[in-house]
Amino acid sequence: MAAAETGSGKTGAFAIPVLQIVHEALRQRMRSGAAASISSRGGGGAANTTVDWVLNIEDRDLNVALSPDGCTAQSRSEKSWGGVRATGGVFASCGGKVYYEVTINDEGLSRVGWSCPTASLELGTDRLGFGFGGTGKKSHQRQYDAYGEPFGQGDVIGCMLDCTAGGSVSFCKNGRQLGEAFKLPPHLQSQVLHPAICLKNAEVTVNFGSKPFAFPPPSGFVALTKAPAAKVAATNGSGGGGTTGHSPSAVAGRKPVCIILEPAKDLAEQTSNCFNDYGKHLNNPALRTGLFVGGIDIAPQIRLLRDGVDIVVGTPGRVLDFVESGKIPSEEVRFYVLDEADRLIADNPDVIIKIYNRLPKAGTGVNRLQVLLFSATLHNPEVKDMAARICVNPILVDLKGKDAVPETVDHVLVRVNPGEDRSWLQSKPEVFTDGCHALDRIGPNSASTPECLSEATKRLKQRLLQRIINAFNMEQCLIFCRTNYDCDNLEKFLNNLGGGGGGGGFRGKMESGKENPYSCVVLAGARSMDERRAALAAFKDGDVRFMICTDVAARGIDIRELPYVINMALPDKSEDYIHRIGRVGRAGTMGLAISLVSEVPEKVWFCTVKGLKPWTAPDSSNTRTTDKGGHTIWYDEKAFLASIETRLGRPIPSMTEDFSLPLELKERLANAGDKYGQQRGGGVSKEVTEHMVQISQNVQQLASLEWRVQTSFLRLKQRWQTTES
Ligand SMILES: Nc1ncnc2c1ncn2[C@@H]1O[C@H](COP(=O)(O)OP(=O)(O)OP(=O)(O)O)[C@@H](O)[C@H]1O
Repeated sequence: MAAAETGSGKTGAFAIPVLQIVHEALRQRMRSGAAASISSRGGGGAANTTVDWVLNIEDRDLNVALSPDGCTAQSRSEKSWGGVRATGGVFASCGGKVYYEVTINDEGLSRVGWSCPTASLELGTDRLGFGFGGTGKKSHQRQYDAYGEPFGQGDVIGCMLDCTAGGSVSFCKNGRQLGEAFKLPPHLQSQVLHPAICLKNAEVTVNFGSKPFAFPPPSGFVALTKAPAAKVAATNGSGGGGTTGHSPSAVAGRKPVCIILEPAKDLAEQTSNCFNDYGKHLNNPALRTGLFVGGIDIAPQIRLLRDGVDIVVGTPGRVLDFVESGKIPSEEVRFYVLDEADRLIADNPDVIIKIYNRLPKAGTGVNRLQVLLFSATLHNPEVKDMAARICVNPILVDLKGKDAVPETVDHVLVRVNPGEDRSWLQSKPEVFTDGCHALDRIGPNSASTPECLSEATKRLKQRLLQRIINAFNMEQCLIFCRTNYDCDNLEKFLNNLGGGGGGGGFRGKMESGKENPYSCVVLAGARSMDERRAALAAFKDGDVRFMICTDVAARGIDIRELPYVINMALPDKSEDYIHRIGRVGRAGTMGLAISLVSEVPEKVWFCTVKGLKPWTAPDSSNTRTTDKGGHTIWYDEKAFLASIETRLGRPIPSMTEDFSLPLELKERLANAGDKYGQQRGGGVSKEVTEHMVQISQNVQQLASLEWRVQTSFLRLKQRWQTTES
């Protein structure tokens, strides 16, 4: 789990190691041909092995504790199941019959049986495992059927795997056979099956045969410890025979090794481009990164997967669809990266878990599934809870502390007071608002009503925006609005200022955008993916001056040397402010974040029905508040400002009426010779200088270690290459 401020380079922090490890794994696979598959780390490991038969500390849920001898497992979680598998397994095709015993030590819920190393640890919930539970039910693929009889404290359950004649799983209770529970389906007949246990507030002790059994195994069955070495496989995570049933002999037909989730399509595309950019320096084999997001044609994505993809970058919905339908094979995935993890977790907790459940959990050390979470705002209880569910012993690398924002971003306010600034009464240039006050009296005579002040604020904000753009002579700026419709209205406003058409917007002629002082594009969820892509590209290339966007662009979007960001309205969550303003001040450049903050409450569009638009809302419900069956709310920016300032730990200064910067910012900028949109000069604050002195020795030590690691890696690589040639 890595928390670091916006623009500090988190993408590279996960992309480069992921690329390196995936590349090394593929090369290793090429070199060793059939002998070593990267899948083997999840696949149960080497055949013909002596197994030290115990429960595998590396292959368990975090809520399962193991005794030092690896024979007793305990979970005290009452809410969720916790699973663990044994260090060894048996080839389902081996032709033998094996047995182990489980003693139930207390009253909790337990499920015992067999599963593949890539199965969910929640035994019996997928197609790769078979369970028998204390309630007298057998389970496979989440189907629970009556079997045998219930069991509980003091009972001894014998678990049998018969690998003759197609294979079957059966159980005994206190020495009494309960009959066949499952036949092995064809897809498991080439797999390795491990003893597996799943507990809810329960404790059990296993005996794989290292001690005398409480009840003798049924005729023909032998203890796992007595199974011939040729029939068993150990989970050692360090290579050996693959067990996933596909050919490991070549790089062809390769399956994803890494899945990266992003909260927005645009960000997914940007990250996938980064992987392609960095990855092009790796060859033999070249790495393949695939983008899997909704809203675009599915056919090329499926073709890409058929050809083989190493790294999947996508949005949660599309990735889950593909994983569940088997189009994205998940059995070789070694990295699961949640970028902007707090947003993903807030929006899609179930999807994250569902994908995670499909990933292999076995293997040890670097061969084990690594789950990585990144964000500038990672410190919240939901993230912590999710980490507890999907990470084993998570480590938090927190570079700057909870509420860090880049030193390179200056923050200023423009107070919007329609009582004082009456320019909202002018009819030109024309402004466009969301229609929430279509039925209210608006004009100089009603200027003291909350409704009139609210509408006046909306009109005034657009006029102020024009003045700010002119005052700063802005060449590029990202403008955040609350809703898709606010974006549409602002686009119309800027297009009209720019004389309409003629490069005024995406729908106009983009090429002439630079000459038009108000040229703009829109990046918002309601726009098509093609339009979003074109808008972002035009803005990144500097072909248009303004990109109007919703919070869909608040996270991760990286625009080189962007000088300004403007908030037309403050976001209602302070972490969204941190991400929005983080679009400037990136990678050491200076940036200015300007927020228009209303002095009075604004009644704003608040859609409670998917797809409804203000102008299609029935019975004028776009003018009524949600408590009256409408689709508007009163929005109190002053309250949001207070929470943002608390988060920043300081008040945000206001600009003067003529839009000059507050003195403190002016002086800082002038002293350091800085300019917004350019690399910061000598303007490092006293605190930062002190901090740098404090940590410099450690940094030097780290740098020297890093140098040694990298050079030893290169030397190693040289040796490999020499050996190969
Ligand atoms: N070591 C580096 N030296 C110079 N530039 C870098 C370095 N690492 C990253 N960058 C650049 O810094 C910019 C910000 O990087 P990145 O987009 O990864 O930030 P981030 O931490 O993910 O930000 P956010 O929280 O907004 O998503 C990018 O343009 C990237 O190319």
